[in-house]
Amino acid sequence: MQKLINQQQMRSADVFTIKNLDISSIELMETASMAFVNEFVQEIKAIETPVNILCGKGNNGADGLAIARILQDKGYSSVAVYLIDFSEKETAEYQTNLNRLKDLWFPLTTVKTLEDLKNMKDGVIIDAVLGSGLNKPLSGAYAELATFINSLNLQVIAVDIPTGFPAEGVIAKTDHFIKADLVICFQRPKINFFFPESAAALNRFRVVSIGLDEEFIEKQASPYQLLEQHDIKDLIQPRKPFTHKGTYGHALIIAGQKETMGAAILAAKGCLYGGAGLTTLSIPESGLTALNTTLPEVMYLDRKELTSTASVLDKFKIIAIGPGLGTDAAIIELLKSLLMLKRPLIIDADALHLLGNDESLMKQLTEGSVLTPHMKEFDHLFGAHESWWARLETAREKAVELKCVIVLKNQYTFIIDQQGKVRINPTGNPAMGQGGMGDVLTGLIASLAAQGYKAIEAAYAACFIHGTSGDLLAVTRVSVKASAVAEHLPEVVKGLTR
Ligand SMILES: NC(=O)C1=CN([C@@H]2O[C@H](COP(=O)(O)OP(=O)(O)OC[C@H]3O[C@@H](n4cnc5c(N)ncnc54)[C@H](O)[C@@H]3O)[C@@H](O)[C@H]2O)[C@@H](O)CC1
Repeated sequence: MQKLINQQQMRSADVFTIKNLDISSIELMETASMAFVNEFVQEIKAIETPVNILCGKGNNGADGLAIARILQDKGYSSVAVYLIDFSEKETAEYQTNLNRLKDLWFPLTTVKTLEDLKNMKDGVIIDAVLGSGLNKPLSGAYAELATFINSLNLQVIAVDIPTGFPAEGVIAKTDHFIKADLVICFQRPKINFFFPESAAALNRFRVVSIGLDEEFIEKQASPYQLLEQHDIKDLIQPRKPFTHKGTYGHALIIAGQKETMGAAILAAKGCLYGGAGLTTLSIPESGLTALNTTLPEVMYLDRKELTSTASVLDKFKIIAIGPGLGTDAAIIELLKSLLMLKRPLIIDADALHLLGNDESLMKQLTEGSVLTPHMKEFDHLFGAHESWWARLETAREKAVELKCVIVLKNQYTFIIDQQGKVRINPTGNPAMGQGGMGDVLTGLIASLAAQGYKAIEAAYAACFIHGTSGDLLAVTRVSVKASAVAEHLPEVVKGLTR
């Protein structure tokens, strides 16, 4: 896992690295600019492409100046630099890099008004106007610059972060940004890149190392961690000789009504293909034929049995409830009786809705339960939120208060543990935007929990594996259906097992 840190901590890492490696700030900047260029040349391969570099007067602009020089060294034949002269203050690094440029022949344009940008009509724009030093939303000349650049419809590649975009904290709907197609970001992604509001400021980002001290970064106090493939590889245990279905646990999934039997079957499919030793599905009897024909390996449990005697449920290592379940009176009673068992549950979809309707039910959740809401379900549970930043803050508070794991679903799903720590899942893609995907995820979390993984491990590993399955399928498809994601899970898990 990679610790994600805020910009203040990033500056401390900068200072620490400079001191520790006994280098100067300008040398560190040269490394960063070189790292940017190494990535840029992968993206813009034709060296005759006009490259327009917009430089502010801080260190982001200083990077831009170094990048101009390095690109020219690499043979880019049409590099133009625009010095955005909207403020007095400039950094020492900016001055040094500007002097270095002045020793070379370079088209340098000082921009006092937008009129000074009239020659910038084609090619690619490198945005080095303002970086992580942003301390307020863009206004005045800067906001006008952003509107103008966006109106050109040229490809924009931003240095570290798009101008005007806050690295952390609330992203307001009224904020102005220079919209980037790609951000080449230094050392760590910004926390705000993982929120849907970032789509207004960037299409994609890549992270390049600039040699900051990793040990220092990992020691910083931060609740955010980005999952990496090796975390899942370290976690998932290979199957051992002489193990059998009993070794891999028995999961019960309570789901489905007449019209939504598919959701139940998809959840069971996620559980089965996720490798649980035994999967039992409790659905209305009308779905039995569908179950037997689609998933003959899955067993059936009559709904009446669920509330007959508590001991019926003893054999199940984990119980998941919710996909396609409905919310009528009988279901409310069923949920109440399960909550009374005082055992951890995996709660999704309609079952979440019921918790949102009745706070007293929420209070009965047992420690170690897993809630898997998408945005709407989350807001129904905990109140409306104006921003994803605020939503994630609430999720952290509620996970601590309820002693539950919260899986807040999103393109980058946030998995929050009982201490309020956030793991961010980088896998998954928009091709997975189809009904049933969440049902498969719930089944997979249940499957891993049945196999003995702790609630938090089951939750984050399931998110990573589920997203990876979708990513692999999306290589050749514009959309990926939920049952295909489920069917591909065993291959993904095999690939992740050491
Ligand atoms: N570890 C690091 O921190 C490193 C940073 N580097 C670069 O340095 C950048 C940060 O540089 P700086 O801290 O100098 O900051 P910036 O270059 O982002 O901006 C600095 C100036 O902009 C002003 N400003 C902030 N918000 C404004 C607004 N809304 N309207 C008008 N002016 C505004 C500030 O008062 C300051 O004078 C990074 O994004 C990156 O490009 C890299 O060179 C290497 C390492």
